[in-house]
Amino acid sequence: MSKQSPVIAPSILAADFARLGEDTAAALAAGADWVHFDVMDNHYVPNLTIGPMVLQSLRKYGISAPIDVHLMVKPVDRIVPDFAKAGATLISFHPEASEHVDRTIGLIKDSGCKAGLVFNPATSLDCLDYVLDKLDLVLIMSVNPGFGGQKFIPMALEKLRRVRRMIDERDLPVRLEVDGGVTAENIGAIAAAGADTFVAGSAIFHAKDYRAEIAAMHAAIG
Ligand SMILES: O=C(CO)[C@H](O)[C@H](O)COP(=O)(O)O
Repeated sequence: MSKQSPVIAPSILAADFARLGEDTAAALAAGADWVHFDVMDNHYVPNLTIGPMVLQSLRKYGISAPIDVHLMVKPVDRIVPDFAKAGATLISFHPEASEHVDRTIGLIKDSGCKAGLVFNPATSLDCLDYVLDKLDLVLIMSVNPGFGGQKFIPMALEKLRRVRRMIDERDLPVRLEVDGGVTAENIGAIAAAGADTFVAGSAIFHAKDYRAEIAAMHAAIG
């Protein structure tokens, strides 16, 4: 399956948490497609963020767009049902944070969500060979996870190309997402490397004009 239509997913890690509903709605009204929801546990990564209660509050506030949950937590399995109940659309996790990757994918799908697998800059893609056909999304981290506002690591481009080839060779309807340091300036090269789903936190939420920033990203993707 060739590349799917581009999706821009603002990471609410960079939003104003004191007015999260309003800020999230503003990004969606400005042309964003999904909401990227970063969950950090101060164990798998050295930072602490938000959980299922906050996701549920966004749904109650009226956010109906897909919510793309990125679990940077260990262990993974026991928190999956809580995010599904709270209204997650897609749940992604890191293979090294799960005892049994295939079982966790099954758990996410049985809970009614789509499943994604996330690879850090220095994590091998080996396990992808065995589970790619069960996934809805592969997320390539272009920064080390834990903090927003970091610089894009260029070696992520080669990883994106490799995963794009795997998806295309198997003709699978799997999205290829990238996360970390994505801007209107580098998104064209990232799209050319094969990504179709783009997480951007600081570039969108720190921009004066969300709509202009998202439009510039779409223009650069082409
Ligand atoms: O998962 C993340 C960090 O672990 C963030 O989603 C990512 O860094 C996006 O933020 P920015 O666009 O500011 O780099």
